[in-house]
Amino acid sequence: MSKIACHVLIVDDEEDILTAGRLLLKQHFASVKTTSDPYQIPTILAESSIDLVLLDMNYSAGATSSKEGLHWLKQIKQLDPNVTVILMTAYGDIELAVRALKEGATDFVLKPWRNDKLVAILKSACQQILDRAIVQAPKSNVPSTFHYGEFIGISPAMQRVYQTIDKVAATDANVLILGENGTGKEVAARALHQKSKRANKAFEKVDLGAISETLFESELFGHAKGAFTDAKEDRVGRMEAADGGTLFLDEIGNLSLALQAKLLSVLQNRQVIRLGTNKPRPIDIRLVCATNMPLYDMVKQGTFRQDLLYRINTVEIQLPPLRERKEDIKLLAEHFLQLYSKKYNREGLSMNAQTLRRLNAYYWPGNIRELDHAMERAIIMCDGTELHEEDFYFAPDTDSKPDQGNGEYTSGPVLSDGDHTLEALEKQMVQKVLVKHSGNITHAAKELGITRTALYRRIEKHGL
Ligand SMILES: Nc1ncnc2c1ncn2[C@@H]1O[C@H](COP(=O)(O)OP(=O)(O)OP(=O)(O)O)[C@@H](O)[C@H]1O
Repeated sequence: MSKIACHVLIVDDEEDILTAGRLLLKQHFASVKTTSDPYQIPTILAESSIDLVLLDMNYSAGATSSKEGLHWLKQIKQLDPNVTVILMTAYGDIELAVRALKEGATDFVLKPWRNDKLVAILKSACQQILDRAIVQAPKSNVPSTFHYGEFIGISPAMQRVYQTIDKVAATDANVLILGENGTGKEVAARALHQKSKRANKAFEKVDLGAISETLFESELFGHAKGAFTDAKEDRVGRMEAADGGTLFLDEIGNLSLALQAKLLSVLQNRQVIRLGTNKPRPIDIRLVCATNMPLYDMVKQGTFRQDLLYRINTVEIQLPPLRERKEDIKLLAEHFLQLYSKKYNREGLSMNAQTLRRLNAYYWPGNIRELDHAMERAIIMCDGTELHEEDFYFAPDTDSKPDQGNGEYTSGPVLSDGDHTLEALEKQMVQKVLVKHSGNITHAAKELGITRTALYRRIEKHGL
């Protein structure tokens, strides 16, 4: 029997259904893949050329609302509108199946299915795909990029982040975003705001790492004219400015204990008093905080207040480091390649497989921000039409270390063997911290425990 040139993916959390479906359909179609985990859908679509997805409507055991099926239908259509989706639904779900048809599904089959009926439905859908392919340009490969707001990434870890943002955006719950530098904490905070009912009100970002102790109160709570020497006029604080919208407190882990107490008191009372006044003003804000510091350890060490932590962490979002979601590196690199080749009039540039392998092997201590800068630099430095390894700057001693040949990478930056003079160690340490903070002098100086001027002196001394 000749097979139809159609590649099918079956998604269902029941292994029996997957096995039965695979055995039946592989007799009729070019290839049949299966997965019991719908979170794998984006990865499979990106890696294989799938034409048709046979998608179950219900996932968690006993669930019958079919909401998940609709969710994944939308995701598939967003990832690649050309992929045909056929839903599997239980008897009685017909109304929902009709809704799914409106949302872009091509057809549905009732479970338990009749083999001849299932094959007939899929064959008819595949024939439509093939007819379409003849009249249209050949079907492009599945899209190489997946956008969720400003985010790019298809890894299961990022899918979970998108799901959490979708779930909590509509609520007023306080959200704490954790993750290394450059992992996209601010992007996540903005996505939360944009998807919330506060989207048309202010999004106020305050970088707590950059505010001095003395300016904290006036910056956050505002002041009245004459409240202190430099207070030439009344000033609205950032909390009031965020009224009705979202207040994003970045680098909350950098706040001193004294300031933590002041912040906690305002959050508890939901009102601010401008410096130099005694009139409380109510504030209606949605609070989003972020940090790359280990807040839970800091609570144990007594450097972060537990009561403040519990006030800000109603929902937590952990952004994974780039090295733990290697499937996103290629997508992000291609995105930045497109962006910067346009910016520098170098359209047509490409990246060879070896360069991509090198990007995959690197530790990316500065995460996406570092990849962004690395791509921009490589595009500027590149002579020909292809980006090569030599066009990139990879900080020394920050490669991931292959683990006993299994291709996984385990350790982070290490100091090299060889020169162990204090001078050499200082140079390596300054270099390492600069890379970690993607060249941000303020942050690097803070981590090294020196002033910005002292850091500039060392950069010059070591020729960095
Ligand atoms: N998933 C992503 N897709 C595309 N761009 C991203 C993604 N995540 C982050 N970026 C980009 O990387 C850069 C760093 O992101 P962002 O400022 O949100 O990180 P961060 O975790 O807040 O960093 P820091 O801790 O240093 O403040 C930004 O230019 C942002 O647009």
